[in-house]
Parts: sequence; C-alpha cells; structure tokens
Amino acid sequence: MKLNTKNLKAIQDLYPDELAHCYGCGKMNPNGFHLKSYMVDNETIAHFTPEPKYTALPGSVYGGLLASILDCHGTGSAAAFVCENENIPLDGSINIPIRCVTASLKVDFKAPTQMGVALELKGKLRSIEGRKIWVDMTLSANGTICASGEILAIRLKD
Ligand SMILES: CCCCC/C=C\C/C=C\C/C=C\C/C=C\CCCC(=O)SCCNC(=O)CCNC(=O)[C@H](O)C(C)(C)COP(=O)(O)OP(=O)(O)OC[C@H]1O[C@@H](n2cnc3c(N)ncnc32)[C@H](O)[C@@H]1OP(=O)(O)O
Repeated sequence: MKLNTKNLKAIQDLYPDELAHCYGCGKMNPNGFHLKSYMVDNETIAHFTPEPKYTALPGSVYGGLLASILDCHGTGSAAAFVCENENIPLDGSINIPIRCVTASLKVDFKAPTQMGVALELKGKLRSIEGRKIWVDMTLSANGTICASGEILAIRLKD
C-alpha cells in the first residue's frame, strides 16, 4: 500500500532537535537511515527501502538492519501512542515532549525479506503502564510478513 504522507507529519520529525540524532531515525543525523513513521487510524506505519549493501544472502535483507528499523519504528510508535493517550497533537503544531528509548526488543524472522522493494512496518499499541510502553510490530515485503517484533519502550523522564 502506498501511503500518502502529504498531510501527515512523521513522528520522528516532531522530536526536538537535541533528541533527534539517532542513527536510525534522527533528522539531525546526516548519515542515518531517517526512518519516518506516521500515525494512521490508531496504528503506525513506515516504509523503508534498504540499499543493496544491507544484503544477507543475495536478494535478501540483513536481519540486523531489519531489527534497527523495527527499533526506531517501535520507539517512535511508543511516543506517538503516549501522545494520543495524552491528547498531545501529532500535527506538527508543536514538537512532542515525549521521547522513548528501547529497554527490550524481540524480533522473529519469519521469511527472507526481499531486497529492492519498499518494506512496510506497522505498529500497534499493546499497553501503556506508567513509563513502560509495549508495541507489537510487523515488517512486510510485497504483502508477506517477513518479521514480527515487540518492543518495550521506556518514556524518558522530563
Ligand atoms: C540511548 C540513550 C539511552 C539513555 C537515556 C538518557 C537520555 C537520553 C536522551 C535522549 C534520547 C534520545 C534519543 C534516543 C535515540 C534513539 C532511540 C531509538 C531506539 C534506541 O536505539 S535506544 C538505545 C538503546 N537503549 C538504551 O540504550 C537504553 C539503556 N537503558 C537505560 O537507559 C535505562 O535502563 C532505561 C532508560 C531504559 C530505564 O532506566 P530508568 O532508570 O529511567 O528507569 P527504570 O530502570 O526504573 O525502568 C523503568 C521501568 O521499566 C522496567 N524495565 C527497564 N528495563 C527493562 C527491561 N529490559 N525489561 C523489562 N522491564 C524493564 C523497570 O523494571 C521499570 O519498571 P517499573 O516502573 O514497573 O518498576
């Protein structure tokens, strides 16, 4: 599915500059992946097309790269779900005051991930308990779920 992002703001672009140097998703990191996740109808979605240098076996994507983008999609999703929970706008009118880091990340690799296509990552909120946010994720290529992930993200103190 092609996501029309014209009227949407990427969650990671709403982080304040001083918290936006992450290699996976920080807008302030010139060398990073710049993963961008969006909130659409109570789930988060991101697309990312790996460069061929991130090859595992010829034609398939290296699992460490997949874990990296799930990591950033997970922390971004966690921040966005907290914002929704607390009525903090995600429309770009403010930088969001919520930042989360990964305490735990589990990835199950279910099928080889085809190189050369846009991967689709989705995130759904499982629960929020105090500063702990659990998010369930999938990563698909051409409609096939190649990996699933679950993250425990911790909301940083102010
Ligand atoms: C990356 C820097 C991390 C340092 C954070 C400090 C400042 C950072 C400022 C800005 C960060 C900006 C950007 C981050 C960049 C990229 C994000 C992308 C994702 C990543 O690439 S990010 C890198 C990998 N990530 C880490 O580098 C984290 C290392 N770690 C820690 O910095 C601490 O460990 C922390 C902050 C996680 C918690 O520390 P804390 O002192 O704030 O809170 P505390 O320990 O009380 O945990 C609170 C509740 O979470 C439970 N809990 C904790 N860990 C658990 C686990 N593993 N399993 C099950 N439960 C767990 C406790 O049991 C408690 O539960 P309860 O409240 O029920 O008792």
